[in-house]
Amino acid sequence: MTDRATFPVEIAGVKRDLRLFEVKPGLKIAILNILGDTELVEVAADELLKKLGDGYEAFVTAESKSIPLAYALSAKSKKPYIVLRKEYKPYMGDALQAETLSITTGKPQKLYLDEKDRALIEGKRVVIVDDVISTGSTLEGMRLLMEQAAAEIKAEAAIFTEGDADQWEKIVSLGHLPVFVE
Ligand SMILES: O=P(O)(O)OC[C@H]1O[C@H](OP(=O)(O)OP(=O)(O)O)[C@H](O)[C@@H]1O
Ligand SMILES: Nc1ncnc2[nH]cnc12
Repeated sequence: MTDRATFPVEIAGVKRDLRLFEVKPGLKIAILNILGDTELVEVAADELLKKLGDGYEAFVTAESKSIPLAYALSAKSKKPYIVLRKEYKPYMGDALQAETLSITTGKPQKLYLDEKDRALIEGKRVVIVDDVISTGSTLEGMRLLMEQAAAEIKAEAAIFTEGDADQWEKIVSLGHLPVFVE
């Protein structure tokens, strides 16, 4: 594997060295990829559930890297989770949509709320969850869809926030990642 600079993180004693990748000229971020990392997902879900307390009925996330986290939160809390999809498929029926522009992708992406999930969250209190909240664009897309779906956002959570820490004071998280500017 290519030798890269890393940034160390720790969640409840589980340590990882996140590899730095350039996402724009002169801007590197420490990539958290929880896909396949069961140990980290499990401790992150345990720690987030402790911080979230109670008073909500479902989790909502955007595909794809945060799906294992939403699953673990759901399995441990026995509350359902909903995945906002990035590509529309006919089986999603009368879906709602919003646009996002995440720091890692660098081009607009859509988020779709499947018609079956609209019915599940209408009038319900939900927790929006992501692996990392950076520019907040994905978060904003999820907020817009919750508004359109008439769901009440009880809390917003992420394993890590990133970038401007002051912006993310209200996010329930387990730490903060810096960005690396050259
Ligand atoms: O705050 P933002 O700047 O919007 O960035 C945060 C989003 O970026 C990443 O997703 P990504 O776009 O990499 O999609 P993926 O999980 O499908 O790879 C991450 O999983 C968040 O959803
Ligand atoms: N540091 C990061 N790791 C993974 N996905 C991200 N999306 C935004 N920042 C990210």
